[in-house]
Amino acid sequence: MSDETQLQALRKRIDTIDEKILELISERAHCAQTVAQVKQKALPTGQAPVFYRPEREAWVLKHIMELNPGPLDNEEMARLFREIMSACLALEQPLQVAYLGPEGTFTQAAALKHFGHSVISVPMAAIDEIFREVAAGAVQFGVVPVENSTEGAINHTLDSFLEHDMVICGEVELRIHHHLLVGENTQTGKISRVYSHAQSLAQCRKWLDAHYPNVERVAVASNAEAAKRVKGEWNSAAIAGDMAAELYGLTRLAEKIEDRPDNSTRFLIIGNQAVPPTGDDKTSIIVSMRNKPGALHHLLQPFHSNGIDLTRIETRPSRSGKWTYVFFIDFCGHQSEPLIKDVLEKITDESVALKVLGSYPKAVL
Ligand SMILES: O=C(O)C(=O)C[C@]1(C(=O)O)C=C[C@@H](O)C=C1
Repeated sequence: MSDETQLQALRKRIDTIDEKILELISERAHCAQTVAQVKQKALPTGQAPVFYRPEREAWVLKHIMELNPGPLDNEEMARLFREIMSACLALEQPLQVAYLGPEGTFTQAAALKHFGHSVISVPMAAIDEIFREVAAGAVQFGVVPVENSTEGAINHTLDSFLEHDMVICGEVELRIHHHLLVGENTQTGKISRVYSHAQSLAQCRKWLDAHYPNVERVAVASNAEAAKRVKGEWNSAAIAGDMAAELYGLTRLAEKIEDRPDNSTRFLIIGNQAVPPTGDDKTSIIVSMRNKPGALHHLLQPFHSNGIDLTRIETRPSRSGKWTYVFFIDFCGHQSEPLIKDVLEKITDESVALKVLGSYPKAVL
């Protein structure tokens, strides 16, 4: 058989497979529409149905990864199903998700990674605005950055949790790659200014010291904003990611310039909806302690003695008194599990105040 005949035969096979996939995706979408009707029917009048089910989505993605026979790797396969589910959910209810804008930020990339591309993503100018929009019910969910593997906690986000009553219903981790971007009018030999978000400038500090030691570093509200500014200037560059580069049509003068190759940011999904357990969950709490010797030890002791895995602990000034602090703690387990309930009771006895921010499935992708 000639190469051309073989190619034609293979393409015919692919066409037949695509037709089957199309039929099955449509069947799945019909199923999701019926699920929506059942959810609506099952409720007493006046109560709004809950269409988005993070615990179910986490299960579906894990199940697919377990069954995946290859040759596509698990992440790739899960991403495809992520998009199918996103489209099915949009048929049930189009979701609005607020993120730290403008368009092209890593927070938008995180929102799309978590919810898929069928959600309506709504840019906000500040982290606090995301909290307010979700609290007001203007959008169903918000996505906020909470920690970066190179630079640590995002304090604006932590402080916003002190001011708003919000439920954390998910987490998503994003590998952050920064590029040095220039516009078509930039004279690359004459760059005298680099724009980026303060966190991104910090994540590329060593690279800038080595390659552009005398260039002014200007912190702006986001790296998408940095990309936007560079478009109209001839002597400046921006540090930003792929989405911003594509959105503003910039060229990558240098790629992956972050100081640490494993540079990642963790984002939280905030909403008003408590999430049932999946068996592989995390819980986030805020605790304020009496200012006495051994307070932190007393706080951590119940986790240690019950073998609970702490994944993060962060301290912030409480804002309610000088030199008083609150602890943000993330740990493995769901607040509905007896062991976790027990630990939370013990901590309540030791603390001035304890607020459970939410239990949610561990990031799958
Ligand atoms: O299982 C459900 O509750 C559905 O609504 C279906 C479905 C899906 O497409 O699989 C869609 C949206 C939910 O967030 C979870 C899953």
